[in-house]
Amino acid sequence: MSRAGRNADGTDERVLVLNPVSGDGEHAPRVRELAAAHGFAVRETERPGDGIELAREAAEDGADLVAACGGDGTLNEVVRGLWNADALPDTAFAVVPGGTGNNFAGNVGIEGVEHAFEVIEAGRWRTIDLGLVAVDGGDPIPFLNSCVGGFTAEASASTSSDQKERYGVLAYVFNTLREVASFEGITLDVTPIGGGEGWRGDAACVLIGNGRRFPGGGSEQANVEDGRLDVTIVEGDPTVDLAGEAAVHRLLGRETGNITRLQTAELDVAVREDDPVTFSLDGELASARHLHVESRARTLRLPVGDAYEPAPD
Ligand SMILES: Nc1ncnc2c1ncn2[C@@H]1O[C@H](COP(=O)(O)OP(=O)(O)OP(=O)(O)O)[C@@H](O)[C@H]1O
Repeated sequence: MSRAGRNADGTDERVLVLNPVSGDGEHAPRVRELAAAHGFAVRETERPGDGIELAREAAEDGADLVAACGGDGTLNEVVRGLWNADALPDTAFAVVPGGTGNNFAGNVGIEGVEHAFEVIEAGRWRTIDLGLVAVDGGDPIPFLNSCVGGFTAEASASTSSDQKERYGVLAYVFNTLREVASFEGITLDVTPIGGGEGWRGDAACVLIGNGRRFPGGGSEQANVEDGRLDVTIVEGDPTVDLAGEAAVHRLLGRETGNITRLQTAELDVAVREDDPVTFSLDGELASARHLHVESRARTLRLPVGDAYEPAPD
């Protein structure tokens, strides 16, 4: 990088896309300072969707490194922009945590704002898998952490930030299961592509993790360099009392018979219901009747902290 942080034609080599209102918003002044000190041009989002366009423009203008500062929603938008510009893996990505839960930042060993810039300058560089999901036959959309389906939008809206912080995406599951008196589940067909047994039945939810693994399987950080997704199907058994978090922990724990786990590079999820089901991609909601999900191996190049394990237990 030249000292001025610019390419020869005057465009920026390092761009940071900042969501100034994510989390409690208090990160923004410090991030602006650190970004300037580390040679980043800062582009601030003003509304949902801006992160996609700002990242796409930065990559198309020749940036080598596009960092995202915000929560998982902002990270997701920036990666979407890089994907839309067809810039991956050549344009590198970096994470500066500025959200409530910062799940993905934790998964790649980034502990805070200062640490994020230290890691950008002196961390290990890895190239990790990217999740892609095509909703109802549309274009593939990237996700970093997870694609989770089966709960209702109302449940998500009532999820507190404290719960999000403690449980990440599982908070949505807790809330849904706590609020429903009798849970009937959604009828799903889950079909791994390229081998392996499929699953059909009534599910409470299906959790598809790229960077994130769900409880019961060792570390919460998944192996994000193996080209495979971790799929957890939680059966919607109406005889099981799902009220309360302890019940959900039991349900997601290793001892239960209500869980099916599989690993696959690619799968189809079809909803056998009249109405579409709500899905969350890295925490942002969409509704769908059909999902095609895949892991695009070794697609996102980023600096990681010491706590990041390429192959966790
Ligand atoms: N300036 C803005 N004003 C309002 N919304 C914004 C703005 N910039 C981005 N957004 C939207 O805010 C959404 C949520 O942000 P994000 O997930 O990054 O933070 P968060 O919800 O506070 O954190 P976490 O996901 O860790 O709980 C993003 O999906 C994005 O579309």
